[in-house]
Amino acid sequence: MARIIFDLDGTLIDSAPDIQAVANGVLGAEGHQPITLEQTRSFIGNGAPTFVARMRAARDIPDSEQDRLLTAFKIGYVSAVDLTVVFDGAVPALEALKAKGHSLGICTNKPFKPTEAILAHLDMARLFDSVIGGDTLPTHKPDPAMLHAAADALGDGLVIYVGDSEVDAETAQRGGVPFLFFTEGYHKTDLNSIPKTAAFGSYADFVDLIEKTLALA
Ligand SMILES: O=C(O)COP(=O)(O)O
Ligand SMILES: [Mg+2]
Repeated sequence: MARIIFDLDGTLIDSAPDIQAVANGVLGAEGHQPITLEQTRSFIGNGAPTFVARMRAARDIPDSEQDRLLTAFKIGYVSAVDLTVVFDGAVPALEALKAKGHSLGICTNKPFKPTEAILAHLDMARLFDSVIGGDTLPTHKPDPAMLHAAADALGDGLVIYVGDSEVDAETAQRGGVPFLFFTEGYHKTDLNSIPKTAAFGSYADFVDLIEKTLALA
């Protein structure tokens, strides 16, 4: 049986509208113009501190405001659940993999508290035996330490990482594990330039893709 570890934002859930709403709440309270959904998607992937730094850069807000705005952002983030949806077919695929005996984990740069909140809101916490957030360890992706921590908590078996971004591809590569790339998330560069074991654009055939990946490993 395998240990299948998932990124969260842009891989299992489309959370950009909630993250955009939190960001625009923070910006609006300071008298700044909002950011677009497209900007939001492009700022996600390296964790909340980097998201806030990118948000500030887009609105010419100085570095000296980073800590204060990050705190405001994190306060809003914990309850930002209403606009987030799960990608079609993801939950049935996860349930099928669990029923086959695979163990499932989360390795996300999203801070742990909002990760816990969104998994509970979507009734997905029951699917995962290990959840590592962007602030669980002293380092975060692309440092593969997070991936290893998520894997260690799942016991034995081949590790597969599933993600949607360049950061996830680098994490898997540095961690030495196969990488399945979900093409419908928040990647920034050309698909072909992202190192991967295989790519998929829908969860309809995801269980098959896992079986094929395991057969070849
Ligand atoms: O919070 C982020 O920047 C991204 O989160 P992810 O690692 O789940 O894509
Ligand atoms: Mg992601």
